[in-house]
Order: sequence, then C-alpha cells, then structure tokens
Amino acid sequence: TTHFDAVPLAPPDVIFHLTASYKADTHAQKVNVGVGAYRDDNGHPWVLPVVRKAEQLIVNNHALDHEYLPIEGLASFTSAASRLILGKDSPALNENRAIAVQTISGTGAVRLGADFLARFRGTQTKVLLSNPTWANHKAIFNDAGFKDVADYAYYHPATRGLDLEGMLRDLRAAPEGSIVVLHACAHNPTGVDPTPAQWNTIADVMIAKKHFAFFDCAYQGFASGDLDRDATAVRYFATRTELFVAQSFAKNFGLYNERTGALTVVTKSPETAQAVKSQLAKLSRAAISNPPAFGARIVSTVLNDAALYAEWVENLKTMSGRIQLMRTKLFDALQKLGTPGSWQHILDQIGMFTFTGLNAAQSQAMGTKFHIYMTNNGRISMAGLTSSNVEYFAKSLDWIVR
Ligand SMILES: Cc1[nH+]cc(COP(=O)(O)O)c(CN[C@@H](CCC(=O)O)C(=O)O)c1O
Repeated sequence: TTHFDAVPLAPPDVIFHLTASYKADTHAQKVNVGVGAYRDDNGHPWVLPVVRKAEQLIVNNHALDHEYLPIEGLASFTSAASRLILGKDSPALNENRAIAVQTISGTGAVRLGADFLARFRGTQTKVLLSNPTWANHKAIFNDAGFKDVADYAYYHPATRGLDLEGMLRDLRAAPEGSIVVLHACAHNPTGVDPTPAQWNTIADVMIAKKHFAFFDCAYQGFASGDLDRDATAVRYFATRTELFVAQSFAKNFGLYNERTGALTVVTKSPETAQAVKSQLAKLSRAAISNPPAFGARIVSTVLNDAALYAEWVENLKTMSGRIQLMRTKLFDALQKLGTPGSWQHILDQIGMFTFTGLNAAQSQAMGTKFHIYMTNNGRISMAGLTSSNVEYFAKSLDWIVR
C-alpha cells in the first residue's frame, strides 16, 4: 500500500477546465467566453501599456533586490490599494482605522479574511453567499472550516435583475452576526449590481442584524471604467460599519498570473486596526510567509505616480469600453436576427459578464455544437467576444434558443 491509497480523484475545476478544453479545440471558429479574463479585439490577452512601462522601470531599477517583503507585504502597495478602494478622503483612512495586508491576488484575500473570521468569529458562524456567486467562494469558506455556508437570494430570473426583496428577506432571516459576502461591483456571474439606493437599504438591514460585510472587489474600474463609481458600495458601507474588502488586481491591471491582491480592513479604532493587522499577518505567515513582490511593485509604481495613474485610467477605459462595445454589438446582432426572447439585459448588466439566461443544456450545446465555451449557468465573459466572432456567437445563440 502507499500513503495515498484512499485519495479520490478530484473533479476538474469548472472554469479552468473550460480554458483547457478551449485550448485543446482545433475548430477554426471556437470562442472562449468562459474565464473572466480580458482579451483584446484579436482575442489576445492585453498587457496594459502602463504595465509595460512599470515593468521596465522596475527591471532597470538596480536599487531593487529580491529580499523578503514584510509579512504584510509591500507598504507602498497596500497603502495605495486601500486608498484606491476607500478613496483618498476616506475618514477611516485619515483616522488610521483602516489597514491592509498584501495577499495572493483576490482569492488569497478572500481566503485570508475567511481564515481570520474562522479564528475570531468561529466556524459555526453562518456565511451567506449570493445565489449565484463566483464558482470559488463556497470552496474557500468550506476549506476555511465554516460549517454553515448558505445562500442569500440575489438574482431574479424573470426580470434578469436584482431580487432585492429576496435578498433582504434572507439577510433578515439569518442569525445575528452572520458573515455576508458582497460583490463590490460587476457581480460575478450575473453582471447585476444594486443601485446606490438599494445598497443603502442593504446596509440598513446588515447593520440592524449586526451582520459582517465581507466585500469581494475583483473588478474596480473594470465595471464602469470609473474607479470611484465602482467603489461606491464599499465607501458607503465604510461610513457606517466595519468591513473587509478583498481586492484583486488581476483584471484591472491585467496581472492575472502575478497574483497581486490585498485585504483592506475598516475598523472602529486605530488600536483595533493594528490588532487585526497583527493577526492577519500571523495567519499569512503560516500560510505563505510573505507575498511576491513583482506584481505589487508594478501596481505600486502606477498608483503612486500621477502620470502613470492617469495612463492606467485610460487603459481601464479601453478595456471597459471594448466590453461595452461587445454588449452593443451582441445586442444589435440578436435584434437583427429577431432572436426569440428579450435581450435588453445584455445592455443593462455591467462588467465582465453577461448572465444570458441560457440553461445548462443550452449552455453545453453552445460548446458541443458550436465550439463556444461558456459555463453551464449561462454566464459569458464579454471579453471573449470580438468584432470578428460576435456575429457567429449571435447566430449560434439564435439557433440554440429557437
Ligand atoms: C468575484 C471574484 N473574486 C475573486 C476572483 C479571483 O481573482 P484572482 O484570485 O485575483 O485571480 C474572481 C475571478 N474570477 C474569474 C477568473 C477565474 C477564476 O475563477 O478565478 C472568473 O470567475 O472567471 C472573481 O470573479
């Protein structure tokens, strides 16, 4: 016998398996609208021009070495990350009630926050995830040891919009002090975001129930092209309550494989902030010891330089603008085909994804019949569409729904 006899074969990860299947497919018209990763109009990953500049500055700066970073990460990066999400005028920042720790991208930030809450709130605490949510949320909180990971209603299939009543009902029904994971902007997979007024109502219920707000922010600047607008929910909650916000720089900096992220925390006092930071560092030390430098140096170089920051904002507008254009082109193509059903939600939804409304069988048929790779929940990554494949996609969708 070996030590590993009892180890069962794990199923492949849905999203990464989709990418592998797409890459293995030799069909001339294959389309990858699976993984939420930006592609340019030729279907290629896009290294932001401002990132290329920052890379050069870093590589040519021989004052930089490969010494360990502090456990909590590169300070010039984490302080810039907190300022980016909370805003430079944030009372929490200015009163030293906010801290941040560098993490292994957005996933690492969600996991570090989950590990902290498991230790200091207890694994019996109920965790509420939106229904539907990002494919990895449940696994992260389960692996952090939480025993009661449940859903709150979020999406209204009939209207293809927010089910606010359902969400509030579930938040009210949950035990006091539950942990609620909220998507800061560009909800994955639905592309449906609460309006500012709806966020106010959600905050009222969260505070009345003493729930903990755990924001997951993977698309700041990517959703609307406006960094401040995309931070509205987090900044509003920060004026009313303590919170976590997991920050990914994978999409908005195109740094997918550099694994650059931060966990920003808003607390009630500077002393609490320091205590939380010290415990996050202790957890991070036992998980990764200290984080990787290159991606953090790129983001720090850009966020801390006015000219590079301005160029980054332009690069963000290029990405969010192209996504918006694909929304319009897809909508127009379906209108022209007279595809049965209403497709207005393609224009109304925001960020990387459109929740098409296709069911699992239809989503799979898009793959088997037309070599179009999408997740079974009907989600498509708009970044996978280009001016040369959007018609093909529309015709295929038309065929499937007829
Ligand atoms: C809401 C959300 N949170 C966190 C992450 C993780 O990002 P990071 O650890 O910084 O790379 C993603 C990426 N989700 C897209 C990318 C693939 C993945 O599942 O991861 C996706 O849903 O396609 C999210 O969509």
